[in-house]
Amino acid sequence: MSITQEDVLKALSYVEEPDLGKDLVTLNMIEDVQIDGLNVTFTVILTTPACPLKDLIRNACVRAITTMVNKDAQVTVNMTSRVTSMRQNRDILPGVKNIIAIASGKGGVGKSTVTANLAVALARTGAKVGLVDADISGPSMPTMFNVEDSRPHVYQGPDGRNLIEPIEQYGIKIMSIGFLAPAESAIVWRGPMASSALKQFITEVDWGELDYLLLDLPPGTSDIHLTLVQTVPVTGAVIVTTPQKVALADAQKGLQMFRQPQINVPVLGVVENMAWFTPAELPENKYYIFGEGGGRALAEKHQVPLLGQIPLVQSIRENGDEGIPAIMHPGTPTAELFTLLAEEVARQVSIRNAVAPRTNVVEMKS
Ligand SMILES: Nc1ncnc2c1ncn2[C@@H]1O[C@H](COP(=O)(O)OP(=O)(O)OP(=O)(O)O)[C@@H](O)[C@H]1O
Repeated sequence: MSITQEDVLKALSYVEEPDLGKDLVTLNMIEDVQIDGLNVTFTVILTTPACPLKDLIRNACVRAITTMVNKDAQVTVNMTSRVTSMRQNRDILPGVKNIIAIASGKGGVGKSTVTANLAVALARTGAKVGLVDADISGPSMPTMFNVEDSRPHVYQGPDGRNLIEPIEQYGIKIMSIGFLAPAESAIVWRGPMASSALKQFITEVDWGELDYLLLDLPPGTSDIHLTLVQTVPVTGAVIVTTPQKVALADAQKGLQMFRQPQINVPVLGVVENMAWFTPAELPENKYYIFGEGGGRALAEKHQVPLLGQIPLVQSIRENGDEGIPAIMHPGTPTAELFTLLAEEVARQVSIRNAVAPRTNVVEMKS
């Protein structure tokens, strides 16, 4: 009996996407089914570019067809990806699928370092990535991306509005408050001026099509954070902390801020930076100078994933100062850890998009 498209889709409706807890057909992940005798070919559209479950899903698909449709079927599974989005209102940032806020409670825990490396790591998986340096207390992206002297070009868009062209470096579209007020200038961004500058360079930038727009927030919990959630629909927040007690207490405040009922931004997880110290000459050695397991404990307490652990390594600091993020030195243990972190963040975004409600900007009620 000849194989039909219906047989194939029926069999694939028994294959579950393990992270998303639904089958591939319900999730619209199957496209382009072609049948030629016993040859069955189809495409699985993964929801993250570097899906760690790729092989597992492929094997499950082949098994489903050979056990439920025809044991002699020759199955070819093509795999591609399309990052999902749950954004509802596309009036602002219409081409941006997911907006991820990176926050920390305490300053200096490495939030910007983690954000810069995460951006490049996501782009290396094939995603289109933008980055907003909203850290008005000390914008560091121009240095970390070696674009300190760049100034964004402003031009008139088709509707007559001014549009800012982001600076592009290492495949990332970047806007930093540092491009407007260089680090050494006397301008101190505060209150309403900071908020309106922030709004402007998130919404008036020509971001084009992006899978992920990362927002590097200032440390702490301030009006800027409120402005942000009132301006853009944030898909989820990533909390960066170091393992010591004082940092964890502040990180917890940051995490709880996103969870307040009037803000209600899902927390994608926690990144533990400076999780241990590793000297360059003894890469196997781990010294837990800030304590051990603090990030995991915070994640467990608030029932969110621990997205990754990044050690304190001298080269991470050096690479940041040089303007070439550590992830750009392939084959190093550090680059590997940032790659795993990016995969985990992308995975949590796709889970969030499959299970959580749509994102709207927050309307604050006084
Ligand atoms: N894992 C790491 N290993 C070594 N140095 C690091 C690491 N993470 C961050 N650093 C260094 O620590 C310093 C502070 O990092 P960074 O500027 O990223 O922190 P931050 O949390 O963004 O600070 P801010 O308070 O300005 O928001 C930088 O010099 C950076 O290079």
